[in-house]
Amino acid sequence: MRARMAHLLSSATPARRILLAVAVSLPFFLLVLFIHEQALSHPAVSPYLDTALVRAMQWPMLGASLINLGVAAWVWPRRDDAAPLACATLLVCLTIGGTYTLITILSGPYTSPPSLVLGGVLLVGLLLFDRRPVAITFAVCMAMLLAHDAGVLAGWWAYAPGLRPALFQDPAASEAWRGWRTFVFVSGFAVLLGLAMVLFARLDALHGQLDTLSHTDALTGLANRRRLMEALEAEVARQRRTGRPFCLVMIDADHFKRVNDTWGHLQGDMVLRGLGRLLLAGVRSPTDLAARLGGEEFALLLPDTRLDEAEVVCQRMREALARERFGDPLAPFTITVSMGGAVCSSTTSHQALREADQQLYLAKATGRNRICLRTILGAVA
Ligand SMILES: Nc1nc2c(ncn2[C@@H]2O[C@H](COP(=O)(O)OP(=O)(O)OP(=O)(O)O)[C@@H](O)[C@H]2O)c(=O)[nH]1
Repeated sequence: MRARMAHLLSSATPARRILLAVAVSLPFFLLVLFIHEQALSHPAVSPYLDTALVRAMQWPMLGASLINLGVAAWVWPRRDDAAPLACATLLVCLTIGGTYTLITILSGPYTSPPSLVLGGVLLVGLLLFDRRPVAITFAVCMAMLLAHDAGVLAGWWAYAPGLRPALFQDPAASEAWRGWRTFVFVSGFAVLLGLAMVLFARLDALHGQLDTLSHTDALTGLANRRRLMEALEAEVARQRRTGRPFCLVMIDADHFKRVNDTWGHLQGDMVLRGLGRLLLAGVRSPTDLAARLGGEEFALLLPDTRLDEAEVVCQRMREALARERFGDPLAPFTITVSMGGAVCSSTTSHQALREADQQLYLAKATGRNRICLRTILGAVA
C-alpha cells in the first residue's frame, strides 16, 4: 500500500498533484468550517469562543476553498501534461499553508494540535511538489507565526485570540478542551505517521532505482563494470570458502570498428545490444553474470565452473553468435568475438582479471574468433 502510493505519487503529472492537494485539503477546510459552525451555535461552547473572530476566520477558509476550486478547474484539462505548473502550484501551496496557519493561530499556535496539522500540510507539500513552493510557503507560514508572536508581545491581541480566558478558568470547560485537544492531537499524529511512511517508501523506491541505474549498462541493460567488480569480489570470497573454482571470461567483438565504419554507429549500437541479449540468454540465471565493460568489450562471471564447463558455455555462445544475423534483412551480416578466460582457484580478483585479459589478448593475437581459457591456481590462503 505504502509502496503503491509512493509509486502513484512519483508517476503523477504536476496537474494531478495539484488536483490531489485540492482534493485532500478541501474536505479538511469544510470539516473545520463545520466544526467551527457547530461550536459557534452550541450554547455550551460558544461562550468560550470569540465568536466574532471565529466567524471572521471562516471567510479566509471559504476564500481559500474557492481559489483552490478555481485552480483545480483550470488545471483539470491539463491533467495529462508533463509541463510544470509553477504558479498554480505556488498558489495552491500558499492558500493551503496560509489558511492552516490562521487556523493554528486562532487557538494558540504552539499549544494546540492544529500546529501538528500544519506540520502535516508541509509534509504533504513535500510529497507532492518540488521543494521551492513548499519552502516559500513554509517561510510565509513562519512569518505569519512570528507576526502573531510580535502582536502578542506588543499586547495587540491574545496568544489564542479565538478563545476566551473563561475556557481555561472554568474546570469543566478546560477539561473538555483538553479532551478535544487530545483527540485532534492523536488523530493528527496518526495521519502524520502515515505520511512519513509514504515519504520513506518513496525514498526507498528512489534509492532502489538509483542502485539499479548505477549497476546497469545503459546501452544493453546488462550489468556494468561496477556491478561486475562487486560480483567478482564476492565470487573470490565464495571460492575461498567452498574451494570450487569460478571462471571469468573477457569477450571482445572482432574488428568492430569495421562494423561502425561500414554500417554506421547506430547499427553498431544495435549489434552491441544484440550481443548483450545473446550473452544474457546463454548464461545460467541467476548465478552467472553477463556484463558490458564498455565499448565492444563484455565479460562473463561463471561461479562454480570448471575449465571443461566454461569451454562448453563459451563454445555455445560463439555458435549462437555465428547463427545471428545483424543489420538489414536484405543485406545481413554476422560478427565474431574473441574470448579469453581464467578458471580461478585461490586467486585475487586482480589476478583473475589480469589472466582473463591475457587470454583475450592471446585469442586476438592468434587470429580472433576463438576461445582461449586457462586454469590458474593462486596462492591466496
Ligand atoms: N556503435 C558503438 N561503437 C562503439 C561503442 N563503444 C566503442 N565503439 C567502437 O568500437 C570500436 C573498437 O575498435 P577497436 O578498439 O579498434 O577494436 P576492433 O575494431 O574491434 O578490433 P579488434 O578488437 O582488434 O578486433 C571503435 O570504433 C569504437 O568507436 C558503442 O557504444 N557503440
